[in-house]
Amino acid sequence: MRFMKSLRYALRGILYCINTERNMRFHTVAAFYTLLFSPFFHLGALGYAVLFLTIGSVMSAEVFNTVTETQCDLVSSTFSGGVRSVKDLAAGGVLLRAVFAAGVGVCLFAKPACIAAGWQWLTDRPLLLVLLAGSVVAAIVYVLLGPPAMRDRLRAFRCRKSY
Ligand SMILES: Nc1ncnc2c1ncn2[C@@H]1O[C@H](COP(=O)(O)OP(=O)(O)OP(=O)(O)O)[C@@H](O)[C@H]1O
Repeated sequence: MRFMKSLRYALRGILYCINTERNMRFHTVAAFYTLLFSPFFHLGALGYAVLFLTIGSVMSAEVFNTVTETQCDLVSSTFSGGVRSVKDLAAGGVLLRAVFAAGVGVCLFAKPACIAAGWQWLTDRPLLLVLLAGSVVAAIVYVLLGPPAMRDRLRAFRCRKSY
């Protein structure tokens, strides 16, 4: 029971980060598509281990960046040189991980033969290709607006339709 409670609090924290931080939403989408297409690249156990570590390290860095920003905003709502340094440092930490994650991505996925095979597999299945295009549009809306704004707009749209 205690464990379930702790798990709920932790999930609430991750959800808060997704709802409030556009960068976190971008990381979730990037991780989703990376894992979705990973079978085309025959990564093997070690490749997947590196991939999971990389995704986890970028996302947890974003969570800790949000922790830092929230703490700073609680401590000082006005301009402060100290707050600026602390926030810039936390953002720099995320940037470093994201840049090196891109390097890991190049090492794991820069395989022209696998990319060509994956593209061929998709173009042989036009319905899947259309679904993929639709999911990309939905993902862009999700990254830009976030779940709460999407929910509010959907509700407003439904209300308008019922009049
Ligand atoms: N109270 C403050 N005093 C001084 N500078 C600040 C303050 N708040 C924010 N800044 C500056 O603005 C930048 C952006 O801070 P903000 O809290 O808006 O984060 P954000 O836009 O959500 O950033 P991120 O994209 O890293 O999540 C900080 O890195 C810092 O340079």
